[in-house]
Order: sequence, then structure tokens, then C-alpha cells
Amino acid sequence: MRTALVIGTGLIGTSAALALVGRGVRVHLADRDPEQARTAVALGAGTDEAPEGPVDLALVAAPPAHVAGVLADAMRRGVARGYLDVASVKGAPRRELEALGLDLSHYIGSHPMSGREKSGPLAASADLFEGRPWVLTPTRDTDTEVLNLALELVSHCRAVPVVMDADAHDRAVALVSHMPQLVSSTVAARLEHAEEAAVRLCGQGIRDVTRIAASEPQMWIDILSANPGPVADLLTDVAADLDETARALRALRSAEGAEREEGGARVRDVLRRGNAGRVRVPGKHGSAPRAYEVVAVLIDDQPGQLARIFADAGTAGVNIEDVRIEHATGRQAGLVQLMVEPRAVPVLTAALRERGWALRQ
Ligand SMILES: NC(=O)c1ccc[n+]([C@@H]2O[C@H](COP(=O)([O-])OP(=O)(O)OC[C@H]3O[C@@H](n4cnc5c(N)ncnc54)[C@H](O)[C@@H]3O)[C@@H](O)[C@H]2O)c1
Ligand SMILES: O=C(O)C(=O)C[C@]1(C(=O)O)C=C[C@@H](O)C=C1
Repeated sequence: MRTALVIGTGLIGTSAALALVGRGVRVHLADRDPEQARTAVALGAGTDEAPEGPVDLALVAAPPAHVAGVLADAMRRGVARGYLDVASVKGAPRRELEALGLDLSHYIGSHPMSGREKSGPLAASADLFEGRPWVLTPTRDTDTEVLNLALELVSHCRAVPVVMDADAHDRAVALVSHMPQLVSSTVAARLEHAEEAAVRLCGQGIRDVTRIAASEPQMWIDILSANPGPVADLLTDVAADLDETARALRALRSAEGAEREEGGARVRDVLRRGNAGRVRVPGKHGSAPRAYEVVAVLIDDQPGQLARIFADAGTAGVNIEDVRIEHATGRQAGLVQLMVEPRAVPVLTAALRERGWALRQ
């Protein structure tokens, strides 16, 4: 692929554009809001000049409700050899395009399983898709050259291609993305009017559970409107589990020993099932999750602290697998949790101590 046109230069469009530019592709950027495209240009994601002729691949990264309209317009103008969208739902946009009577042999619906709770080009990064599944939904009518262009895009973004049927994709993401979004939002909603004395105690647990509750509501209304049935069914199942757990907890207060025991067993069961489900979540690069050890370092909240820790770890020959930062409420300090291979713990701990870092358990 030598040229591409990205339409919709928000988080996903700009991230893909940055990855393509990094692999030597000439990328043209367009957005309904020219300011967004200019920001993406300033980030080095390509040019906002219109291409002179058809590009190799047009990538539509507009909100789901706009995808079919934007694709139809681009196809009618013949701006590219192949067309691809990245919307989080796949059945509805395809059906909308079919209803418009367009030839879809040069189109592939796709969905990178990677994103953030933040929108817009400033949240973009070239490595957003690295190691993540990127679903492609070709049909038997899809042109082979277009499938190859899509595979090249996925490879340039260092993602892992997964071929699926559009409706099977929508059922799967109802479970692993759409229902969890609503559960996260529902948990975070409990905090809206909570007392300050409780909220200031927020630790890592609630941060993990509610991160995606910060996502853009309009984007999620689009996504959920295009996949309501499967998500509603799953929410009904979750609600039944919650209901059952609430009843089990109330049984723990019973005067009857047998009832308390039964309640305890049911609470234990939901926690056990949670453990069993969590084990099935793949690790960073799609493999089984690895058991990393945590080395925790207390830092002042000052520029350059993280870079120094990483540099010190690098000098000690230690690879940081993952990192989390917990900011201390009301203090200019934070706890950095460095995830490393168990055998790297003594080396890293000694190296950081030697360089004066304050380690914590
Ligand atoms: N956010 C995620 O985590 C995530 C992950 C995977 C896929 N997606 C999908 O990627 C797409 C983009 O999401 P995002 O998070 O980058 O959103 P975003 O809000 O960051 O960016 C969307 C961009 O599209 C532009 N836009 C809106 N209507 C347009 C139109 N008619 N023509 C051209 N541009 C238009 C907006 O101005 C904005 O710049 C969505 O379809 C979403 O479902 C999102
Ligand atoms: O991690 C996040 O913040 C996401 O928004 C990621 C996430 C997801 O549910 O995994 C959200 C929606 C997209 O369609 C794809 C990815």
C-alpha cells in the first residue's frame, strides 16, 4: 500500500494514520471538522490536502451512525481502490450499505479491538493497536486485492488479524465490550452523589472497574443502538447474578446457621466463577495472561520521574512488561507499579534502591 485516505481523524483514525505514516505510506486526512484534521496533521499523521487521484485504501473512522453514509459518499466519488471502516459494530453498517444498493466487493468491515476512553486526535498513538486483535469481516464477494490491502493495514498497525462473520462479531463484542461498558458505567454512576468521605478512598480496584465509564456517551449510544438485543440479553443475565448475590448476602445475616452457610456458598460461587472467567482473558499480546511480579516505587509527581525510572530499569537490563500509576489523593506523589518477570525482581529492586528510589511493598 502506497497511499491511504483516513476519513474521521479522531482517536482511531489518527492512530491508524500515524502507524501508516511510520511505515512509509502517504496518508491523506479528512474530517467533517477541519480543525480535527489539522490537529492530526500537526501530530505528523499525514496531510490534509485532498489526494489527486484514487488512493489504495480509504479508512473510515467516523462514529458508527455516520459510517454507512460516509462510505457510500466515498465509494460514489471513487476515492479509493479499497474501502474499510473500523466501527465497533459490523452488522448494521453492512446492512445500511446493502440497502443503498452499492457494490460492496471493494469494502471490508473491520474492528480493531483496541481503544481508549478518550476521543480525538490528541489521544491517538501509533502503537494503539500493537498486539491486539483486529477483526476483518470479508464476505465471499470481497475482492482478494481489497482483503490483502486490509491485511496490510493490520500488519502496519502491528495488530493481529481475526476473520469473522459480521453478526458473529456483534454477538462476541456484546459480551467482551458492550455489556462491560454498561456495567462499568453503572458502577461509576453509584459515585455521582456519593459522599466525598467515601470517594476520596478510591483505590486501584474501582479505578480498574470504572476506567471506561469515562468514554464518550454519544459514541456508545451509536454502538448500543446498533447491537441492542445481544447486549440486553447479557445485562439480564448479569442482573440475575447480582440479584442472586444480594439475596445470598442477606442470608448471611440470618439467625439460621444453615441459611448463613447456604448464603456463604452462593457468594463464594460467584467469586469462583469470576476467577474462572478472568483466567480466560488473554494477555497483552493475545496469549494466556502471564504472572508478573510488581515492584512498587513511590515518586514525586514531577516531570521526568517516570522516564528516569524506565531508564534506570533499562540500564539494569530489566524489561518493564506493564505499568500502573496510582496518584495519592491530596499529595504531590504517586505510586508506580512496575510489572516485571519474577526473575527480574531482585535485579530491579537492587538497581532502583542503589539509585535512591523509595520502594514500597
Ligand atoms: N474509541 C474506541 O475505543 C474505539 C475502538 C475501536 C473502534 N472504534 C470505532 O472507531 C470509530 C471512531 O471512533 P473514535 O474513538 O476515533 O472517535 P473520535 O470521536 O475520536 O473521532 C471521530 C471523528 O470522526 C469525525 N466525524 C464525525 N462525523 C463525520 C463525518 N460524517 N465525516 C467525517 N468525519 C466525521 C469527528 O469529527 C471526529 O474527529 C467509531 O466508529 C468507533 O466505533 C472506537
Ligand atoms: O480500552 C478502551 O478504553 C476501549 O475503549 C476499548 C474497546 C473495548 O471494549 O475493548 C472499546 C470499544 C471498541 O469498539 C474497542 C475497544
